[in-house]
Amino acid sequence: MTAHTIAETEALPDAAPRVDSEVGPLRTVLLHRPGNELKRLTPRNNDQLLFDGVPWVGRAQEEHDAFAATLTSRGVEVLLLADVLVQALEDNRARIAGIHSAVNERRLGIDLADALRSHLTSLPAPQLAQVLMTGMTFEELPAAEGASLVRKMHLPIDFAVDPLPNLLFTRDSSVWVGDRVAITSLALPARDRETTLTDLIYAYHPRFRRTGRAYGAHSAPLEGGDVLLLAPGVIAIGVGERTTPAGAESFARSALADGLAHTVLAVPIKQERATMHLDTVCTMVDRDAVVMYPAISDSLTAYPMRSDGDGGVRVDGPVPFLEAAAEAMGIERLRVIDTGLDTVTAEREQWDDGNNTLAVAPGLVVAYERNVETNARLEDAGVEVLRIAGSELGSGRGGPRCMSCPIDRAPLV
Ligand SMILES: NC(=O)NCCC[C@H](N)C(=O)O
Repeated sequence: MTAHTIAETEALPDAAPRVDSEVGPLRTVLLHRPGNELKRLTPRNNDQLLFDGVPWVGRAQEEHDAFAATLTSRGVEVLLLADVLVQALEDNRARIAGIHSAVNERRLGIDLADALRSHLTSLPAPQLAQVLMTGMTFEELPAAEGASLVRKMHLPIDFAVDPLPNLLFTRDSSVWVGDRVAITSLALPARDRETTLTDLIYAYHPRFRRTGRAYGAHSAPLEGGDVLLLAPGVIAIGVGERTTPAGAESFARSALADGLAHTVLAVPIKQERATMHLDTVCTMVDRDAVVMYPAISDSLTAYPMRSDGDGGVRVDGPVPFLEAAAEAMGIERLRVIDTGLDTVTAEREQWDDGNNTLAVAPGLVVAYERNVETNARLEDAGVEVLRIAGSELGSGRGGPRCMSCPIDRAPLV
């Protein structure tokens, strides 16, 4: 399903998009409909490619189409990454950047790298975009004259260009703060090349030409799933398996210097797969409310960072997260929706992304239907839940928030 045609997306409005909160009415979001890159997953490579199984691709696409339709039905404009990538690749500078990122001379050797480069250069934008997302095996490389040791010694199904199955999780490879976009720095090799695509999209797609950058070319690991915009000017950053202390500090330094935030809270989370990002344990569901994994709600801490008034950053704490967040947000209390679940149910639903909700507006969230207990408690607390199926989508370990990068939200009033 293509949510918008090329002509439609190119003719989109001029008003600068911006995102100042987690819950302001969602106007535009970037999703990635899972494609052929998921067909590259096998039991041999799924761990390395960060999936917990081998998804049924057709069903994953149906589930994703339903997710997109749920958002569209609420008036949200859905941009699909494959569409905007093709449009960006109409610019020759984007093509050069994309090809450069895909051709790995260390793996291919000089001759094969040259051959691949010239093959990719000859491809029209849609086919080039396919290779950039889906990768390429040695048997798919264009036929070549003469012998190549590299070609002969690799298995036909080895990857000459790695696939990017985690493109599905658009949350992680870019994040908007105010009217700027930050290209993140993904921690693990399986996801490293994703940001070369978001980088070229925001640099060369006509729609984003006037968008300024936050964070810049920093290399310390920072992933979008760790970044929560608690309120205008208040950012929480999870520090754990993916985002490092250096990534959080570097992001805070640039957000404070650029006036994008007055307070950045670095929040330690366990370095485990189940809690790979802050948004796997905590997401905002209303202006003043979060849904949070009960096992951590009393113990979560934060290191508040603020400008020291002299061009530097002052770091305080650690202090209890909920108190630090409320103080920075200027509210009396940050409500935690009490899911009241027993330990085992809570652990199961956390694993299945029960806490990973996407707010469409204050008090209105998209959530996986399978997390029956968490969703019921959210509704008891007055949060409307739009349920989506995710049995196949969830095999990559990400929920509605992970699968969405908000580009424009209306301000909170
Ligand atoms: N924000 C998120 O929690 N994103 C989910 C990313 C899942 C992906 N398979 C990963 O391991 O990076």
